[in-house]
Amino acid sequence: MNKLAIIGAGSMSEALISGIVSSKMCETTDITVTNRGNENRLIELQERYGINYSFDLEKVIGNADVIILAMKPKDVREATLQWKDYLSERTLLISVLAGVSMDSLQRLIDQKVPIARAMPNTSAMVGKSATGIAFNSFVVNEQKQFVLDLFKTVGLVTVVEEEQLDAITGLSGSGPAYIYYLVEAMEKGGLKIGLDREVANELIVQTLIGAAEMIAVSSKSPQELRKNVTSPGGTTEAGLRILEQFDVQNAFISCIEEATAQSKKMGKALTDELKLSK
Ligand SMILES: NC(=O)C1=CN([C@@H]2O[C@H](COP(=O)(O)OP(=O)(O)OC[C@H]3O[C@@H](n4cnc5c(N)ncnc54)[C@H](OP(=O)(O)O)[C@@H]3O)[C@@H](O)[C@H]2O)C=CC1
Ligand SMILES: O=C(O)[C@@H]1CCC=N1
Repeated sequence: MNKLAIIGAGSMSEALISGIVSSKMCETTDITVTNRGNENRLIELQERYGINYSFDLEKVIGNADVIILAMKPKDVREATLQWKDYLSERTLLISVLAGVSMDSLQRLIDQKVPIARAMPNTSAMVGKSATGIAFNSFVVNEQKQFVLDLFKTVGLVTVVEEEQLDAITGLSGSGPAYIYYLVEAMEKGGLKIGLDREVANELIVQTLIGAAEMIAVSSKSPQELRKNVTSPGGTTEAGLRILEQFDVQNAFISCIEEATAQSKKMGKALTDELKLSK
């Protein structure tokens, strides 16, 4: 049985804990979570999921077969410094940190260990993450399968080359935020045309779920599906004309490019910092 340590107890950490616990792929007694010092949050996770928490890093790291890194990228240097000496070379590291390369992680911990770098999204909380995963060359098949099984507990998984993870971060890692932004706009539009917030929200959510389901099951492209909604001289055509005027499609394309560039930038900043400190 794999003993699992989770370093970081924020929203992504909780989404993964929730998936792992409800799938029963690990015993709750084999899961230990820790953070920088917010004990109330750890107690909350312990009560909610029945897992352990500890601040004894020597024990947490030393006993673990698998360690999930789930702190913010800016905190990874300080975090790894605290426990890298307790790490054994057989321990599998799983990182969900945006922009942090496996090479940087290896430099931070000063050891060649098996690493899986994953980019899930917060829909993991409801078992609907879209997760991209890359492995370094030290990961053996059994460990790969464990990682795939783990992320499958929170949604869809695709294995990619590490180079693609910045793009996956910009597209689907950050993606839920783009959709929430769109929904915020639709809600504001709904209010402006005289609907109650509650009514508008309910209709928008169902419209979103329905459209997503159509894209998933239909053999038609999103463009064809859009054309099916758009009657000549009708309401959709009138509305879409405004989106075209504001160049909304290109705004989304630039948004995804910018988020991807930011992931690369964050990665490069850490790589440069590590090179300088050698
Ligand atoms: N949120 C998202 O949509 C996604 C996030 N990610 C990645 O997941 C990671 C976590 O994000 P998120 O859950 O949103 O972050 P949160 O800010 O919600 O949580 C960060 C956690 O890290 C802990 N932490 C900070 N420093 C240390 C340390 N030195 N040792 C141990 N724990 C520490 C914090 O503890 P404390 O509270 O005690 O300070 C906190 O529990 C990030 O790297 C992000 O790139 C990936 C995909 C999507
Ligand atoms: O905004 C971020 O940096 C993280 C990574 C992907 C989603 N949230």
